[in-house]
Amino acid sequence: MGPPGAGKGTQAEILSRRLGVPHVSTGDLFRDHVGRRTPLGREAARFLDAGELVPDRVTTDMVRHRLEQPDAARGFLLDGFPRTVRQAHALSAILSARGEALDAVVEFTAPEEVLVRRLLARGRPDDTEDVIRHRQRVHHRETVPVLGHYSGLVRTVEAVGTVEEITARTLSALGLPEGVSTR
Ligand SMILES: Nc1ncnc2c1ncn2[C@@H]1O[C@H](COP(=O)(O)OP(=O)(O)O)[C@@H](O)[C@H]1O
Repeated sequence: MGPPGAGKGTQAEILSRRLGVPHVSTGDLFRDHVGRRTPLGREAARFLDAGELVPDRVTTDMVRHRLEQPDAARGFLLDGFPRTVRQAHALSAILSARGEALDAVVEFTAPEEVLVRRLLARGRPDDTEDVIRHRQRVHHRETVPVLGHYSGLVRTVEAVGTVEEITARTLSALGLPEGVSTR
């Protein structure tokens, strides 16, 4: 978890390779649907462009379907989900139906000016300054309360510095040795 620009996706890619589980990013899934002009993509596009969250039911159904894929049978790394308390409750229901529970939640933190600078440099269509600022506000309003849902599981990692430094901090926060690969 973490605000836009904290580097969730970058770290999730590295960790999913190290852990040998798929990286499930709701942002990437939505962008794929938008790019393929699927019915879901056409519905989600205006939310992405505005930096608004796609409605919970649409998002949760998409995640539920993704986690039913065979590659997610042994585990997965969720990036950008849950982003609301309602999504967190839906995820609990999905996991308990599978007889599973989350192992850990990583919260990436960084000063807002660092986040804004990174997103402006990233240059995605939804990375314009006003949409970036709006997404930060959406994060504080909708997603920060989700952390309370996972209070015992949350490891907070300062997402400032090089990618490698942040990865090392994250592995340490998760109690995983450096360079671990469980493929
Ligand atoms: N869990 C979610 N619930 C609703 N909308 C989402 C969710 N995850 C991603 N999105 C949509 O996709 C956009 C991009 O998400 P993401 O790639 O995680 O970017 P960032 O973390 O930089 O905001 C969000 O602004 C939102 O419109």
